[in-house]
Amino acid sequence: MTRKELFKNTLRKSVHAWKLINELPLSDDESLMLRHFMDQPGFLDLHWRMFVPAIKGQGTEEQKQKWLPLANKMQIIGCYAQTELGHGSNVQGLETTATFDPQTDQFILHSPTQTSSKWWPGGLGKVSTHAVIYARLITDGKDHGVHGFIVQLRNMDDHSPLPGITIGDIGVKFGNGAYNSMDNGFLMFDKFCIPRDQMLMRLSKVTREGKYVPSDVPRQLMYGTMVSVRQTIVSNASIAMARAVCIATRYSAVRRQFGSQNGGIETQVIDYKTQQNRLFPLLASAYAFRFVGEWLKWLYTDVTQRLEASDFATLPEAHACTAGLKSMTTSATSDGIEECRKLCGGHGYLWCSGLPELFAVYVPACTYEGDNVVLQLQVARFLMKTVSQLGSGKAPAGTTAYMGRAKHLLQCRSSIRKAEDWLNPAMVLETFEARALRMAVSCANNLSKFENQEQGFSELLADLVEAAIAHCQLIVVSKFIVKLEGEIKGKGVKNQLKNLCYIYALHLIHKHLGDFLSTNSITSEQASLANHQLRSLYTQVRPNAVALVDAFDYTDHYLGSVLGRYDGNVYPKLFEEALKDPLNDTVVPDGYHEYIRPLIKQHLRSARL
Ligand SMILES: CCCCCCCC/C=C\CCCCC/C=C/C(=O)SCCNC(=O)CCNC(=O)[C@H](O)C(C)(C)COP(=O)(O)OP(=O)(O)OC[C@H]1O[C@@H](n2cnc3c(N)ncnc32)[C@H](O)[C@@H]1OP(=O)(O)O
Ligand SMILES: Cc1cc2nc3c(=O)[nH]c(=O)nc-3n(C[C@H](O)[C@H](O)[C@H](O)COP(=O)(O)OP(=O)(O)OC[C@H]3O[C@@H](n4cnc5c(N)ncnc54)[C@H](O)[C@@H]3O)c2cc1C
Repeated sequence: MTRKELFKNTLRKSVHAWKLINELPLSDDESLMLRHFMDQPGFLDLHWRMFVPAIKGQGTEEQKQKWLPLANKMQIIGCYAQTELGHGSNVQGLETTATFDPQTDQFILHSPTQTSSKWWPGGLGKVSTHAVIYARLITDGKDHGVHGFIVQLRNMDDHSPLPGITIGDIGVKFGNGAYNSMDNGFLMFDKFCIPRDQMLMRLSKVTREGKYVPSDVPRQLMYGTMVSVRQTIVSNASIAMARAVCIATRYSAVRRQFGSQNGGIETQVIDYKTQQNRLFPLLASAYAFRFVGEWLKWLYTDVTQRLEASDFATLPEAHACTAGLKSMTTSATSDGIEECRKLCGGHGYLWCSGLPELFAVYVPACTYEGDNVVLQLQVARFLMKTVSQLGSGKAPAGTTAYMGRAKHLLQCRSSIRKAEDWLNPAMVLETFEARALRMAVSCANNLSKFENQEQGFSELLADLVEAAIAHCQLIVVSKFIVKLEGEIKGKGVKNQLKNLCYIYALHLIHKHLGDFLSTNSITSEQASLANHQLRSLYTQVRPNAVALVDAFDYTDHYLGSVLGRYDGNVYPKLFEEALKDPLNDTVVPDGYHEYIRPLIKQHLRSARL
């Protein structure tokens, strides 16, 4: 499809999905499933996952009563317009202004510079009638920082932009189809007025007289919509990883290369230890991210209930967990999808493998909802704060509870003696805790050598990110272990999940061996025992690998991959796909007479000379 056709077709699908949701009707969970089967980014994502939650989280009761019924029936379509051309990560650096005019009781929205243009919001370019806009609030000449506003963008009769608004699509993005179904947009305001009651005022307010009443709750609640979406992105990482792994595993069982004895059948590539060493940790990650996603959903629900009761104590941890896990799982999944493409050899590069499109549509997850490095630095700040409070009498809780055992974890030596010890959950956990704590403490010690803490933080950014990643990996490993301790139906299933859990943990040790050795969390002998155990686990997973990806229950239609077909009938179907290509409509291609023939003729002429 051309971009225009793709965009229009996504509109068609979205509206059809919305119709089904209402007519059947579908529950919220079923609607989310439908979104996955629709399988294309579109305006519904931003409307439901960001616009509506932003109003719910930041609007007053009156604002919710006014706007939510309209949004819930999709009589208005909204998006989330925060990022600008000049600033995305640095939210406090946004430049759009919302100046209160007491004469008219309105805010005047203005884009003072080119870099202040809104740039990137999905659904903004062509579809949305409304947006939650983030702008600097100015009253009586004073800048109160960034706040949210509900703004109508387009005329409800003919969809034209309202006077004072310039709006459009930012252009083609990475990949052929991928995210190009979405109208990520730009927007500029030229002294555009909105009534005062369209500032989202649950947190802070502006009175009729123009007095600014600051929030009596943490202003970070304004970032709540991002926390909510980051949480959903973690579960989504599992879905995307599982999809790529399903394709690569099934194809690795079909594909044969080398190893024929006396003219016999060749070896299935899945039997090569190198293939297993690249593939099975990704299979394990798909399961691991699913479990940590379930736990994160629980954490998010818990913090939401606490916030409703004005208990803000766990907000920093919820922010650190959602930011860190969003970052870690999306980076691993993007890399994992690309690894699966390579695991499928040359055919993985074909569009019909399903992997190029999956990569192109997935990879911006490393950037949207917060650049992954910027988010890990938030985790690092949280860790540095926690370490600095050790010994102050305030016991670390939740995911940093292990830091409360700092005295032990800083000096303990791993008691792994034989390869099977690596199947002991307590020993594995302690290894990850020791590594994470020692990396965080090492950063804190290095930071303390700087007179200026912020300067020290800047200097140590790379180490801080590594420490944050170590902490996030510990969370994933520990939640996998907790899952295994709970009820899992079927002994066989539990054993398989145990294998995957240890593969997940041990491959991380292998991958980040430098961290584990340099922090003395393990010795080089224990590292080689881990490798030995890993190989043995691969052997145990191998006979069940295809069943473990079949368990994801993805249909062939959803996978969209010739290589990942359930029936394994890959080669005939590759031919079928190839023959469908428009280039094969004719035997002699268009352009032959114009370019190829004259070239060959010229060659023949010069050969004769
Ligand atoms: C086939 C298709 C398949 C698709 C499947 C569909 C499912 C996909 C799921 C969802 C789809 C969604 C679509 C995505 C669309 C994308 C949308 C966007 O990208 S919206 C824009 C997102 N923007 C960002 O994320 C910006 C990143 N920056 C920030 O968040 C922050 O500014 C910051 C970098 C975190 C902080 O910067 P700064 O230090 O300047 O912060 P301050 O404002 O000064 O605050 C400092 C203190 O506040 C704490 N903090 C920061 N953020 C939060 C928070 N969210 N909650 C709680 N606390 C927070 C911070 O830790 C500081 O604390 P202290 O150190 O002072 O204690
Ligand atoms: C597909 C897609 C959809 C999007 N949808 C929306 C949307 O609906 N609404 C919306 O408002 N926005 C949206 N965005 C914007 C998105 O949220 C931002 O692009 C994202 O937050 C990253 O910000 P940035 O572009 O400013 O990156 P930058 O911050 O400019 O990042 C550039 C580089 O600088 C590094 N860097 C930046 N700051 C630091 C630092 N302090 N320390 C160390 N390194 C740093 C980063 O790691 C990165 O390598 C979307 C983006 C994409 C790609």
